[in-house]
Amino acid sequence: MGKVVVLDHPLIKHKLTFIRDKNTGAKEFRELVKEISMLMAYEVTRDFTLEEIEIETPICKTKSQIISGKKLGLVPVLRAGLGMVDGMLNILPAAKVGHIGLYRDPKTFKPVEYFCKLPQDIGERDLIVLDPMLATGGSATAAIGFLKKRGAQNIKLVNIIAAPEGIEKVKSTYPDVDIYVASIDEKLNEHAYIVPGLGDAGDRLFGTK
Ligand SMILES: O=P(O)(O)OC[C@H]1O[C@H](OP(=O)(O)OP(=O)(O)O)[C@H](O)[C@@H]1O
Ligand SMILES: O=c1cc[nH]c(=O)[nH]1
Ligand SMILES: [Mg+2]
Repeated sequence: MGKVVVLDHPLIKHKLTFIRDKNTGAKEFRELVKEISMLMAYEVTRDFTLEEIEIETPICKTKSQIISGKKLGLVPVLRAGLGMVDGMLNILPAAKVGHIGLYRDPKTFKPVEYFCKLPQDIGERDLIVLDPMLATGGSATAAIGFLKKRGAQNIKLVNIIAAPEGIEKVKSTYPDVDIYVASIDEKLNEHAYIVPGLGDAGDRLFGTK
């Protein structure tokens, strides 16, 4: 069974407050989403395995550890997921990046696909799906479904804010996927927006509202 990990570190909580605040402008919002993503990368990579190699310090030879050759893929869900890519790449610079374009139909709340470009060897990579918001879970399950159809086996989902409904949907549809979130909020409203949430993450990142 996949796990649900809530990253409640004080630094993350502090930065969350400011991305929730409606008076935070796009520049600061983007910087904070990037910083939160970097901090989340720390925990998302906790189960990475290490191997020992021999190196030489200026003083002597010694054994030391490095992360065993892991092929990684970051998969932002457009548009809002783009805001998390740079922060993750700062920590995981060798990862390849695939893009899945989805928008949520405002009436049905169902995800509509408009773009998909993934690394060719997607089936050999451990994948980290990025999207700041997990609301009904429609977009996340659609994105995970695309990846699985193309052979992906090891998928983690990273969201900054999640609604309980979205977590349940991902858990019940893909029980093997680990979910990492900075906050599980209270509920969805009648427009399927997360309460209290932060509004529309894509619009706030790109200034489209
Ligand atoms: O869990 P769900 O109910 O599917 O909602 C979450 C999705 O909604 C938002 O994207 P949106 O459709 O606003 O597209 P955008 O990123 O282009 O703004 C968000 O970034 C998720 O992808
Ligand atoms: O609260 C929400 C729900 C879906 N998408 C967002 O950007 N915010
Ligand atoms: Mg949006």
